[in-house]
Amino acid sequence: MRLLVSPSSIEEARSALAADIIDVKKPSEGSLGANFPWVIRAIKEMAEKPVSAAIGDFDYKPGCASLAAYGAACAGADFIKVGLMFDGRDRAFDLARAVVRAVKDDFPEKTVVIAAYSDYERLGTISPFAAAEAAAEAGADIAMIDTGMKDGKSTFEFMDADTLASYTEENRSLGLATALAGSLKFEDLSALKIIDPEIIGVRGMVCGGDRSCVIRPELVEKALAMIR
Ligand SMILES: O=C[C@H](O)COP(=O)(O)O
Repeated sequence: MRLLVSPSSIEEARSALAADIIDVKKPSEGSLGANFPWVIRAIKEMAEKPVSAAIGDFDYKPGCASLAAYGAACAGADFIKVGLMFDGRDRAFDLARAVVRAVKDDFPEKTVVIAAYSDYERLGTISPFAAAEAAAEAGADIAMIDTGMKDGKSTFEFMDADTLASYTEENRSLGLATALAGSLKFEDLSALKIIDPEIIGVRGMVCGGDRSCVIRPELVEKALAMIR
C-alpha cells in the first residue's frame, strides 16, 4: 500500500517529500482542484518521486478534461487524476476515454486515475463502482474514491470496510489498481491495511486533522510507519 500525500503548494510539498507519491492539488478549487502547471513542474523537479496532479472535479466536459489532462502530463505529472462530478455511466466512459487518449497518445507510460466520490448519493454523482467499470473500459489505470464535499466526513461514513474491500477486489478483476481517500484518519489505517488498496491518499490526516492547516513532515513519517 503506497501513501499519496496532497500538498497545495511548492513550500508544502517540501514537507511531503517522504510520501510515496506527491499529489499536487489546489484544495481551494475543490476536492480534486487543479493547481497551476508551473507548480506541478516545480514540484516534479524537486521531488525524486512520482508526482500526481489533480485536474479538477469535472462536469461532463470531455474536451475540457482532456485538455487539462494533457496540460498536467506535459507539466510533468506521472499520475493524472480526474474527478467525475456528474452521473451516467456512458458519460463517465466518454470523459475517461478522452482523458486516457489525451495522456496516453503522447505519454503511454503515464498513469490515468479516474476518481468518483464516496458521498456520491448526497452529491447526485456516479457511484464509484459504475465509474470504475467505465474507467476500465476506457483504458484507465487506477480507480479512486475520495469525498467530493470536504466537510470532515470520512469515506468510511459513506462506504463501510466491506464495501471498500469489494470495490478494491472488483477493480482488480477489471485490471485496475485502487486508490482510497477522503478525510482518512490514523485510526482508519488498520482497516485500510486489511482492505489493501494499492494507494491511500491523505491530506487532512497529515495536517493534523484539519485540511486548512499545512502538512507536517512528522505526520507523513507517522503514516508511513503505520502502513509499512
Ligand atoms: O487525494 C487525497 C486527498 O487530498 C485527500 O484529502 P483529505 O485527506 O483531506 O480528504
